[in-house]
Amino acid sequence: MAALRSWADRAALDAGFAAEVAGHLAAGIAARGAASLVVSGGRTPAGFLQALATHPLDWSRVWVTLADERWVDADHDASNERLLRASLQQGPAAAAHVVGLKTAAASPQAGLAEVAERLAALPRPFDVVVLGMGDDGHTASLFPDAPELAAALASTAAVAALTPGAAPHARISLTPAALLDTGALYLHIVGADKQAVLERALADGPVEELPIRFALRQTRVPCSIQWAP
Ligand SMILES: O=C1O[C@H](COP(=O)(O)O)[C@@H](O)[C@H](O)[C@H]1O
Repeated sequence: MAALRSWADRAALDAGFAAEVAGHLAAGIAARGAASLVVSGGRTPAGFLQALATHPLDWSRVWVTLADERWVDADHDASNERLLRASLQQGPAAAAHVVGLKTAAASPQAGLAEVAERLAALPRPFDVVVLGMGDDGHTASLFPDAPELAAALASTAAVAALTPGAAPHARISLTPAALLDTGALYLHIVGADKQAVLERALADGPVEELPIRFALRQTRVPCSIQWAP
């Protein structure tokens, strides 16, 4: 169950999508006094997060975490938390509570219990989950070539540890069980290459081949795809 919204360009997507997400967060604050947002890392979301930070919310009531993390420290160039803090925690949005997924544990596997505990602090269901997608069809850190993929897809736990074959860094990822526990679900992608991957993902084939299919095929929460060239 997925609907596609095509924007004229990336700047229009970042601004329009941020306004829509800010609306969900404002509604969450109004309804239960707090709101929760799960965002993705990688190259795609920086402009969207910067646009979101300009919205005049009561950011002290907003909890933000990541769909996944590379097992690197929060000041590492590859850290998704680093991107999140640099892009979103600006101006009034500096008051947002960022819940990182990297711990001092030696591996994602060893960090699972602590991360699950951290995530328990966020209002659930989440108000908004924003997924990204890689050119191999992975989303969050659910990589097609990770040996732990099938178990992570089927898990009832909130987080899983994965070791992608080709992509760098061991990973920790929210599972579909957690990612779908949300009032609003988005897939944020840009460019012709990702459009082509999306078309493949919307066609028949196993979820394990293109893991983003778990989000496109489920019927628990509508998935809105935000795309720009
Ligand atoms: O490794 C990751 O990749 C995906 C896609 O990233 P992008 O650079 O192609 O936008 C991202 O959604 C995920 O959070 C990240 O850890």
